[in-house]
Amino acid sequence: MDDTDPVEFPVRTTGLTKRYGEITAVDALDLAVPAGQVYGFLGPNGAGKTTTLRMLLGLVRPTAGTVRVLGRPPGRLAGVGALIEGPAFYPYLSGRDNLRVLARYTGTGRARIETVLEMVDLADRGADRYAGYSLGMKQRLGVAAALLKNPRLLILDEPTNGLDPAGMADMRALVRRLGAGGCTVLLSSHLLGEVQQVCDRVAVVADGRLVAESTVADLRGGTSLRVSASPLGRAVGLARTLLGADRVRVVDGALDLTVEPDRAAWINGELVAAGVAVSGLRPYERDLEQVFLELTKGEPAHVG
Ligand SMILES: Nc1ncnc2c1ncn2[C@@H]1O[C@H](COP(=O)(O)OP(=O)(O)OP(=O)(O)O)[C@@H](O)[C@H]1O
Repeated sequence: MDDTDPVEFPVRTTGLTKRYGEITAVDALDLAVPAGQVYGFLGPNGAGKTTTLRMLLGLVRPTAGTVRVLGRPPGRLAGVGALIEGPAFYPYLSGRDNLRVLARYTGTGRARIETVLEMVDLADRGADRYAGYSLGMKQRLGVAAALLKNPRLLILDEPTNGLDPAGMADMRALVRRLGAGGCTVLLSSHLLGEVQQVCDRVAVVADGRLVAESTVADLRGGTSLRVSASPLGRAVGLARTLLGADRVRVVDGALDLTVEPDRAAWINGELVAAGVAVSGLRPYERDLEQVFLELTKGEPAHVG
């Protein structure tokens, strides 16, 4: 695949860097967001997510590096919708009238307003005042506004921030629907559980740097085998010979082997034949939160 092709990769950054005095908020970031996916941009608070998204939208000027959004330099926003920081609406106007005000600026027809209200599940509350909306409804109206121009790329900065569990679930469902409809969605979050539930791929950032980029399943690293064996030293040596050193770790006094679970009987047979007593052997799924903690070096992770 050609990752410079704007059709296949609507967002592409190379060496993207932003410094604020001594602080390097974003550090030589290379991103390629594939078309038609819900792409998670995951990292702890202060990792540089908002700064990156603001650079994509032309709101912050990079110190170094390049940005291409739909093949163009940032700031040319045709085809791009965004919800970054809280949406600004008139409190005493209805949701629908707020969208009408915005539609006037963008030359969007009335029919589209009804379509986006439907899309964000606010059609039956469109006549109500914005001030009376729940936080979740306000956020969804923000997404509706971002969808007015029927964008090919939607950029959402922490769309579930501050929402209660029901509001979060509604927003996740909305993002999934948008992804299923073919829109490319780039979504930032510090909530691992959220990204895990809605995203196809994920980029993990810490201290402004990209520390991982993969599918959620690959990030987890598949399953491994946990083997309780004695004497442990001999078991480790044999396992290394059989599998290679990089597939063998010792965790909590047990062997942690990176192998498919269906090799369990073979491993067991080899260990026993070599005089190692095996007292336990079970498949073990790596905890994504643990992976996130390792990648971001101990920053607290939240499973939302
Ligand atoms: N305008 C600014 N001036 C100075 N420093 C800034 C500015 N904007 C961001 N920073 C710093 O850059 C770093 C990255 O901030 P950024 O807001 O991009 O992170 P984030 O991952 O979006 O975190 P959060 O989820 O808390 O918003 C932080 O150390 C922040 O203090």
